[in-house]
Amino acid sequence: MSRVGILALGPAGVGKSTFCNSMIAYMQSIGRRAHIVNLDPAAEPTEFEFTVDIRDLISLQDVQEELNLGPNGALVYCFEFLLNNLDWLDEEVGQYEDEYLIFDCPGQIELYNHIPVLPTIIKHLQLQLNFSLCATYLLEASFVTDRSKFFSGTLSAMSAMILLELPHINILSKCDLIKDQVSKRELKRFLNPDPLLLSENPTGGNKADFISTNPKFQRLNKAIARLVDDFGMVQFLPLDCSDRDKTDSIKTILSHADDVTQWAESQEPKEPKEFDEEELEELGD
Ligand SMILES: Nc1nc2c(ncn2[C@@H]2O[C@H](COP(=O)(O)OP(=O)(O)OP(=O)(O)O)[C@@H](O)[C@H]2O)c(=O)[nH]1
Repeated sequence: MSRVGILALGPAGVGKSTFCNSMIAYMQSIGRRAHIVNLDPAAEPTEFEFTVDIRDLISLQDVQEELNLGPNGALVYCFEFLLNNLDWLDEEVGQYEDEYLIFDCPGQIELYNHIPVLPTIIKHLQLQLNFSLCATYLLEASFVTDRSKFFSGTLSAMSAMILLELPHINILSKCDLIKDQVSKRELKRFLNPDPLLLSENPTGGNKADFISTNPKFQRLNKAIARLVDDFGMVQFLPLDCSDRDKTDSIKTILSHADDVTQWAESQEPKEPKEFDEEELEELGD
């Protein structure tokens, strides 16, 4: 193994830092050397210390105070500053050979969807520092068991996938919050769904569901469902970080990350793995 990095991406509060901590705890328990690289200039302290921390270069609070900028403007400034000082990143992460680095990224998804900040950093890590990278994109399970939210979340994941051009693992976080049997059954369908479920008529007739909207939207939704299906990316892995002893979901995600980073290294395309049926069954119980 050379340098391997996993990026934790997704909207604010979805559980990225908790996921990074659970990954580190698990990796350490199996004897892998792994570290967290914090790329969020507004990060709060977490359980595991950051080995590399963008706040040693620049912090959101300093920028806001000194330049009198709002939080979003300050965040963009911080990343532009990082891009102008990539030698700092080289020095900080360059020394980690044969180790896993987990990059905890900010929750402002415009940084990877609209502004080419993360794509530039990723190219730098790959080309200058010889990193084999994969992206994990987290969406909260309780939000996406609703069809329209699932659609919207899948498209945001897809947008990150297209822009970052990395092997990509989609994750439904906080699965422990899905408690009742009906929601668990729904979740099962959304982990490895037939995209056409997005255009079927849901039982229960939720008024907020897109199916009850204008027929033009239904046609649009069906077209997008087909597009999503063609990309073959409508597959999510479940994640539960509520209890450190429950390592099954972390193990599965790490095994996928291992697969795809090796794929990235060898440049040989691999068929996407089918989701483990046993795990689906367990979730439904
Ligand atoms: N029940 C439950 N709560 C979780 C889980 N993962 C994270 N949380 C909680 O969700 C909240 C947000 O988690 P974070 O890890 O800070 O989320 P984040 O995506 O890093 O947040 P930002 O950095 O602000 O974008 C915290 O209160 C966590 O304790 C989980 O698997 N289950």
